[in-house]
Amino acid sequence: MMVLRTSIISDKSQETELLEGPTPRHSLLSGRYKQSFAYLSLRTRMPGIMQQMIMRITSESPSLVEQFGEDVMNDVRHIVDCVDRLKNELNRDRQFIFFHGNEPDKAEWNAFLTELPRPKKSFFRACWLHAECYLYRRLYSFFENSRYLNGYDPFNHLKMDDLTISTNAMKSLAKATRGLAKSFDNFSNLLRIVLWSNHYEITLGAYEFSEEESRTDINVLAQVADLDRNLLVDDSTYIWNCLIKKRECSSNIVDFICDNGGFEFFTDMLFLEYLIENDLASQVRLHVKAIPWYISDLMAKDIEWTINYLIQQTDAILSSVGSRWLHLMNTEKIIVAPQSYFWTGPQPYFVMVELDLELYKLLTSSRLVIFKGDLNYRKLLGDFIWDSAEEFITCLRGFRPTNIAAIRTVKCEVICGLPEGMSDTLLRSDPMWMISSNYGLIQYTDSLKCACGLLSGTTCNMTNKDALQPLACSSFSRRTTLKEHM
Ligand SMILES: O=P(O)(O)OC[C@H]1O[C@](O)(CO)[C@@H](O)[C@@H]1O
Repeated sequence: MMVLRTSIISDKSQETELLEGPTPRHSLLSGRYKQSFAYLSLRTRMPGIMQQMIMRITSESPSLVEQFGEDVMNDVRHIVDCVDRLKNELNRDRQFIFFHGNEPDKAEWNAFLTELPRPKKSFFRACWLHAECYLYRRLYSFFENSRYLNGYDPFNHLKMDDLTISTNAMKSLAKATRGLAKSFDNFSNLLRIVLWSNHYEITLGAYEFSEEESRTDINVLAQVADLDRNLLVDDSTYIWNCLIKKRECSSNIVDFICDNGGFEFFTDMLFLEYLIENDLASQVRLHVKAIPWYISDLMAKDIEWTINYLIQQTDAILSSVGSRWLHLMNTEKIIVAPQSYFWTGPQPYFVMVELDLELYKLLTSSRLVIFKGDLNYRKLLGDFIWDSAEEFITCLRGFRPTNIAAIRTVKCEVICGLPEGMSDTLLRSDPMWMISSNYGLIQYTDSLKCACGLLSGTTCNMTNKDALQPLACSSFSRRTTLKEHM
């Protein structure tokens, strides 16, 4: 594809060349392509988010003063100033700067920034994943380094609102899913609810309500059934088979790499509870973010808040759901995994083994790791534009701690595993299909290490009556040469 050169963004000293046209195939997403979603997001969406943050903290000042005293206003003023300056840095496409404060992951971030080549070290020229993660990391560092507000989550109210306005949706979902029997159909229905809840993620504007509907009276089940038409890859059968097989020699733990709090987490928990109740997992480990992240991402405190909120509901079903989840947490059937800053780093997952061996080893000890949401998917695929028909396993670039599932609605141009030609057909019928979050993927790949103890490359003849079809414990050894590295 021919890419036209165009002139500069505002700041002369940076000499940032932006390119007309969309992101070319086989390259990293980046704001340097002016017709990309990355560009649009960095140009308009991120500044908007930062402005909202300024407005929020300003409007909360009176209650902060009540809580901490007048002195907190020094923090507020300083943070507002820092966010404003960061907006300017973004607008002028400045180079990333090092972290110098109390950030616990300062060394890792600074090491990463040191290694970034200069031409890929500014907001619009960097890989989008790097630029976006860096922005969110900088934003929280302002709070972390303040005197009074170092535990303040600037997105807290959004996560709470997302749950509180979803009462009707939660009630109808809870009613429809309590005590479901162990069957593939039930499993698959719940999995699709988990998938499409990633579409409803309201705080990021992922789902636009039509004039006739509102969040409070949405018929979630009908909508989910409707959205199923847009499920582009459905590997649910493989995931079911992975969980259903009883193997003496391997663990039945499921690691769940969480995405958003609010309503989305509610649906995730319904599914995870189902796994435990039906002996499809002996334990679930929830991996959450250590710091406020991408607005609505789940943190450990949000889990506690969600469960307490549900318990306190007057509605009997919601309250019993909350109590049940509390019990599952107290009995360690569902636990919060040890905190890792790797999840709020800028790196793709194929470097996890080098950068966070402990975390990688933890994942190898489970039966299945489920990655939820668009950002996790981008990190799995390295924020790289693969051929849309490329195999999922290839795109993981060797990241295979155990069996892996990815469940995500499509919010950016990173994708793989589609049937040949599907992407072009979709583009013709719906030019915005890759950023609409109207389309979904449930993808799965076996680990190299065959969990039933056979050597990889051999065929495992499953005899379990519950398995839907025999699984080949094959070793996928295909390698791709990358034109561009992170
Ligand atoms: O909550 P999710 O599904 O990870 O979505 C957030 C992602 O979607 C995006 O909006 C991409 O379109 C990014 O900002 C981010 O990667």
